[in-house]
Amino acid sequence: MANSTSRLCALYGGTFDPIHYGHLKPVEALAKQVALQHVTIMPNNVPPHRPQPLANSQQRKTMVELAISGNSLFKLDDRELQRETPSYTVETLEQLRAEIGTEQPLAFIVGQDSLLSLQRWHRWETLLTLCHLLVCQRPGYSLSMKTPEEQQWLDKHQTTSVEQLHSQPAGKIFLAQTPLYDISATAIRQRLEQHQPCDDLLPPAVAEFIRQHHLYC
Ligand SMILES: Nc1ncnc2c1ncn2[C@@H]1O[C@H](COP(=O)(O)OP(=O)(O)OP(=O)(O)O)[C@@H](O)[C@H]1O
Ligand SMILES: O=C(O)c1ccc[n+]([C@@H]2O[C@H](COP(=O)([O-])O)[C@@H](O)[C@H]2O)c1
Repeated sequence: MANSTSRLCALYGGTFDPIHYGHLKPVEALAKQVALQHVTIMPNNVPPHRPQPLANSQQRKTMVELAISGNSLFKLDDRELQRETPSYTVETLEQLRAEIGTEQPLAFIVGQDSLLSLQRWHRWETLLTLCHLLVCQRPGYSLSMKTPEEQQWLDKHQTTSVEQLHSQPAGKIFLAQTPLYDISATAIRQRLEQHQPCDDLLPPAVAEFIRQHHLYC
């Protein structure tokens, strides 16, 4: 296991429209498995592969702040919210690398659904030169890639060694054993539109913010 001097930095990008327990709980378990001291949540401004979020950037940022308040595992990075262009992860990671150098171990956290579509991301081949991928399980999504070529790519990069994640700067994919949370922001937005309660799906302060600002209804 990595020890307390570990240097692995972990970023967790998303649209977070709104942030929910399906984002937070698996990542808390992942952090224990991989010995992450912090996870930096990074809301995007212009999600590359989906319609523009319903809540604006400031509202989504505030919901993240409310969700992680008092939880020392999580931090927030709003760099993507400063850009008006699509929030391509490869560009964000290149910007970060220019700041932290090439040697610092760096990971990007995704859910299993994101891993399955990763090869459609902008300049996806470059991603693993910049970071590791830490993957949380998500109910309803296959643990195998869609094509033999994609599976080969996964097999080539997959590691089960936490030590490797902490000692190498980038290049590995770690499939974590995380608890399954059958929650999506889409389902939450739909429930709120139908005036159904969602209080069991997201932190109370976020639920209260959504109520106060009449979001998603
Ligand atoms: N329930 C979940 N379990 C594991 N990972 C999740 C879960 N929900 C979201 N993620 C991951 O969190 C990251 C950000 O996801 P995102 O903000 O798009 O949430 P979402 O619930 O999938 O949203 P939407 O329903 O609007 O598409 C992605 O990498 C996604 O795979
Ligand atoms: O770079 C890309 O092409 C790309 C395509 C899809 C998603 N992403 C990033 O992946 C993260 C999760 O995205 P999403 O749409 O599931 O919220 C978020 O940080 C996005 O900016 C990045």
